[in-house]
Amino acid sequence: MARYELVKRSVALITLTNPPVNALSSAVRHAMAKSMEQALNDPKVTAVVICGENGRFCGGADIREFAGPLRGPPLVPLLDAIEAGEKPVVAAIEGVALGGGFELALVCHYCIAHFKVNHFVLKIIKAVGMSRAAKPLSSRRVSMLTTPCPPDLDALLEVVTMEVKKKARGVMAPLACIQAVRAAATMPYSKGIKRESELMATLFNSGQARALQYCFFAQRTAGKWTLPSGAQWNNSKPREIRSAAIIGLGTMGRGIVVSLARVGISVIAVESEKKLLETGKQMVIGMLERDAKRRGVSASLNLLKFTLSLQDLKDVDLVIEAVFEDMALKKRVFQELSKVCRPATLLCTNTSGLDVDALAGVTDRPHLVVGMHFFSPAHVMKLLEVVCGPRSSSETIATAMSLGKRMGKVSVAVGNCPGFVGNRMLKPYMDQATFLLEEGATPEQIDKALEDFGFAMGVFRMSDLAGLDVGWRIRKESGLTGPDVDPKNPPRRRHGRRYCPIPDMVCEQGRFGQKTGRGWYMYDKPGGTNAKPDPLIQNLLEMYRSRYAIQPRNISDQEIIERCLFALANEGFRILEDGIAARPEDIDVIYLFGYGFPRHRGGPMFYASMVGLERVLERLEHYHQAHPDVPHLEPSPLLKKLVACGSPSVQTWREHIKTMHSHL
Ligand SMILES: CCCCCCCC(=O)CC(=O)SCCNC(=O)CCNC(=O)[C@H](O)C(C)(C)COP(=O)(O)OP(=O)(O)OC[C@H]1O[C@@H](n2cnc3c(N)ncnc32)[C@H](O)[C@@H]1OP(=O)(O)O
Ligand SMILES: NC(=O)C1=CN([C@@H]2O[C@H](COP(=O)(O)OP(=O)(O)OC[C@H]3O[C@@H](n4cnc5c(N)ncnc54)[C@H](O)[C@@H]3O)[C@@H](O)[C@H]2O)C=CC1
Repeated sequence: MARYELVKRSVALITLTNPPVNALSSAVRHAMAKSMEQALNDPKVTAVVICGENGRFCGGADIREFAGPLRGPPLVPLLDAIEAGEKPVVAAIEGVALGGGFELALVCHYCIAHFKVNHFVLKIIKAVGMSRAAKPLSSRRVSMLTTPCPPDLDALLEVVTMEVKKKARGVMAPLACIQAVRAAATMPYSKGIKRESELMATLFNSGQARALQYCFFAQRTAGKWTLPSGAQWNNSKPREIRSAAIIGLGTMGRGIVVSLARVGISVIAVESEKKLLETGKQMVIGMLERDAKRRGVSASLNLLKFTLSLQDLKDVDLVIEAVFEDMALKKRVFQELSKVCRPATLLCTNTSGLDVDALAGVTDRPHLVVGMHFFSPAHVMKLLEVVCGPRSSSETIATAMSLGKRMGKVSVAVGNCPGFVGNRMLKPYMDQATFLLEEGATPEQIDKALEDFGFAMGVFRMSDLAGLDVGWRIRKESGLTGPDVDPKNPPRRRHGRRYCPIPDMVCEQGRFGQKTGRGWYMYDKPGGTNAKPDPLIQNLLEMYRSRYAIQPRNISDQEIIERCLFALANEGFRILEDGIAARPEDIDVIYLFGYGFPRHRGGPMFYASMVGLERVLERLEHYHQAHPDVPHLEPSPLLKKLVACGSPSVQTWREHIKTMHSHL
């Protein structure tokens, strides 16, 4: 917990020993307090060095302990004792010093950063001794330092506050940080610290803190995938990937090439036509060069090869297909790859929702086929859904997960069903938004409610960014709109359930979103990003409502949030029931990293648990009664089961799902 050694009979060396990050657990604080007391009371000790082990100074408070009551000695009195002590204390910092670990370093009289400790203790002490001779210890105490207070402090903090409110909408912690800075600049040390403690206590007891702590562990849990076969992250060995190929250099393919090349994997990129290949090549090179410049490294252009021929792929370790979302085309590509690539090559698809197993079925190696579903822009977005087909081997899954990690992605293993996890849940969410339009809301009202909730973008602004034509094409192919629609369908119903044709009407006018300068909003020019409400959309909605004799009503923000987000979570419960996601944490991680769900709300499943499952159930029942032709609003059996079991905490839902069927 904390090792105490006397070096050269005069220096106390205190090493924090709490793997993996030397967090300040109650046991560590206890051992630290004892060690400091011993060092300060031992007349032989002339100086103290505090360090961490295994290349890390300290990762701060032990977050695992936050769930329970505070045990062990509090941190602040320990820090005060170090700071006020009569012997010089040196923080020898290797690796991270975060949160409470950073505070620990601050109260030490000297800090040495980026320093390998062991044999250097005496050198440190010598250096400290010299400066001690020049400067008495009192000048090294952080409480004695004065904080410079700029004359325009109020104006400065006002600007920062505005920026923070815009960027971190609804998040409490950054605003509390600004208040703590103000206190530090305007109050004496003791009062400033007191103010900081008050702010800390408010934050610590907030739902936002619980959500953020949950997100931290959920993200780390996602890497620990497990299959019903018993295969899991720690017993399945990934293959090493040295070379890869990408088929299709469109929006997604380009980003995937960049993600691979920048971690040192050689990539062959394939296009179908010379002109497209050349355009794709120039785009990739530009992206890689900009990325390398930003990171201060040289662009790994020598790893790239561009070709029109699949024959060039015979030796690669792994292929990722990113051609159009067209099953027949993808099957042709997979059949061809099966012939061309060596038998051990992994074949992956970036499909956003098609049946991965159907693709595996046309190859000579279904066990080596897996979905690698990136998010746009693929070189920026952190999420990767690894879609496990029923025949994907554990080695294949382990390889895709490990490759994702190597590319800096947060990878989540999910099962194979239309839309997988993320896009499957998006449908009921977006359906609710368009139903609300029919009933009287506007795109800007719905977006504002969602953005006030904390989403980076409301559903309509996000759709304009992604492009409205993609969904339109899928709806046409599924016979939901266009000439293939059965004329016997009533206008606002498909397959016996409610259907909103407004998105199709918007697309029929050539309004595909930002890229055409018009969508749910209007933009200054094609490609513009500044969304303005468009009177034409307002007219369209009014005409639509009068055509179908819909009396528009005032819709509250609360209804918007409940209908959109409870429908989203309800589909999450069905996904858990179906075994498409192994645990609620995985769903939340997908929504946090792939869909801009606000982190301080924890993700859709955690949010539902915070609202209270009984309340979610009651509201879904209410809305389903009002809209019986919307099956997504019917509460899922798992939600009902959890409520019947007394609404257990989200971390224990897995126990209640165990009996259900798993596709993972
Ligand atoms: C009313 C008053 C109440 C008392 C309040 C006290 C207030 C304070 O004292 C203020 C605080 O310190 S709050 C905590 C501040 N510290 C942090 O937020 C650091 C969080 N950790 C990191 O950033 C990275 O893990 C880090 C950069 C450290 C390492 O990143 P890596 O990518 O190398 O490794 P990870 O995979 O992230 O982590 C490895 C394993 O370590 C676990 N872990 C990390 N930080 C932890 C921490 N602070 N506490 C407990 N466990 C922690 C992490 O979960 C992972 O575990 P496994 O998945 O089991 O391997
Ligand atoms: N755009 C998005 O936001 C996302 C798309 N996806 C999926 O990624 C895949 C690709 O989507 P996008 O990049 O958006 O499409 P895109 O239309 O921008 O690019 C597809 C590219 O594939 C090329 N291509 C078509 N047939 C080919 C062949 N036989 N050989 C070589 N190249 C061929 C096309 O010329 C085109 O450049 C689709 O399955 C899509 O569902 C997945 C996640 C997000």
